[in-house]
Amino acid sequence: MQHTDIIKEKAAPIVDLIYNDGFVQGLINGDLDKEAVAHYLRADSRYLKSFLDVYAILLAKTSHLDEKKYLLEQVLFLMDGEHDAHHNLAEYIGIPYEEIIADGEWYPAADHYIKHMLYNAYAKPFEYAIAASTPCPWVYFEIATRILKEHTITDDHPFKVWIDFYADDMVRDIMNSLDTIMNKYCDKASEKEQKELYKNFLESCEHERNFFNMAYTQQRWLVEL
Ligand SMILES: Cc1ncc(CO)c(N)n1
Repeated sequence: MQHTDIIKEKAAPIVDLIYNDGFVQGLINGDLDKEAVAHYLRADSRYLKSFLDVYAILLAKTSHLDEKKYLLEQVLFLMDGEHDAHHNLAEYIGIPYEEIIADGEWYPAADHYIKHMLYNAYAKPFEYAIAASTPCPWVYFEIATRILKEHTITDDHPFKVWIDFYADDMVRDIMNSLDTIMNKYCDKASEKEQKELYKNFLESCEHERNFFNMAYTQQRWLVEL
């Protein structure tokens, strides 16, 4: 069994929790609170910009040209800010996207997730931030494909575009590239390092859950300046 298969098996219960939490259930039912969706967009537009920064840091940390090529492709993809998915949510709210995301900050759960990735990118070997960033496409692909498996999402469903975006083969390709990199490093890692890489992946899966719940509860810092 590949390391990424083992890790994903361990992470499956977390994905199950995410799927059954309020935000994803609201996506499925098409009845998410518009303020929760706006909160998600304010946080996620900033998260994607930081995710791009993580990949930009990693670009200089690897000497392998195939890894540089993958990271460069992802930086360009992330510059588009997952446009179609985000604008689908803005359409549901009925306010222009740029207006929704103009204000906002790294709300607590987003802050923790972003700093988990940035810390590993700055302070740890290349593969540590790869392990922390692999759940990003994987969790969304798992959630979106499971929604399509378990529900009929009709053309008039308010979140069809969002669901289709993350269920797309393009996301599967991103994951396959990340898995190849992850497995390469896990194969040559010591047992101690392997455990740390697994931990980074699993922590990011929990950060994904906390991120959705942060949006659903409109989590903010107690003191805002
Ligand atoms: C927090 C988060 N995780 C994953 C994705 C998918 O790219 C996203 N847009 N936002």
